[in-house]
Amino acid sequence: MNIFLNKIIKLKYKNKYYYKYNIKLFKFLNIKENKKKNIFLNLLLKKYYEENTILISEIKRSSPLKGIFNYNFNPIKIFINYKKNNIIFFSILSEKNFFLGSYIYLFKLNRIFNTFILCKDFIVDFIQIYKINLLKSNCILFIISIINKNLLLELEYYANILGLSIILEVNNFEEIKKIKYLKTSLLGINNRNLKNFKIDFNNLNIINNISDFKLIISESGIKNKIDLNYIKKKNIKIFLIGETLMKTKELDNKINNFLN
Ligand SMILES: O=P(O)(O)OC[C@@H](O)[C@@H](O)c1c[nH]c2ccccc12
Repeated sequence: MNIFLNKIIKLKYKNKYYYKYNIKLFKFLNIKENKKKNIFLNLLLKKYYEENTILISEIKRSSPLKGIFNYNFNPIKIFINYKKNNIIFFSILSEKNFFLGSYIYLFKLNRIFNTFILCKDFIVDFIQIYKINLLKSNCILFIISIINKNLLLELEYYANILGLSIILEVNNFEEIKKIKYLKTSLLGINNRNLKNFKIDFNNLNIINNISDFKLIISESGIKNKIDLNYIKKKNIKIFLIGETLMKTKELDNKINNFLN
């Protein structure tokens, strides 16, 4: 395992005070079932049948491998620019130690707009889900490689009660086996191997091993239309793109080019 993943997992699990007390905490916080269930997934499903290409555009300040993408980072501005280009689905990298993200962006954005945001953190604890829900994000992501089977079932259960949509992120066949018992139908295939950071679009071939219905998102490393078309040949229409959109000087053209 590479140093980055090792470090981040250690840190996350170290901060995982509450897990043992989840059930008590749950009662204590008096959490009610959320009536507006799964709005991120529901809209994504609707768009899936209407559109040829769907972008989930990421707001990402930095990455452990590439460093800072944007020194004048202004998440609200980026968000507005995405929105101007008819983007409906957003992802915000909130992890603070390695990606220099923050939950504050979420808070700010959700206060101003009522929108569809995936809050991307390295989730290993219910308390993170609870917090994301309070900040009114409507989607979370579970990185399957860092969560064990039992914990996954538990976290899925809590997220469902809160009405949050979930993306299960996998990178290889072993991880596909691990999600067999989960009911979540959104599956993100990360083209980037988080252990060695290599991008491989042929990773998507692991979807041939999935028997039940899953809505598939191709994540990471997508730079241009050639990449997008290559992935589309595998019958995929939903793309999660960060770095390329963060770095471009011509956002309108770039998005237009991806969508048309
Ligand atoms: O910036 P990119 O290569 O377009 O990738 C976006 C997104 O897929 C990536 O940020 C991501 C996907 N899954 C993750 C898990 C943790 C951290 C980051 C990620």
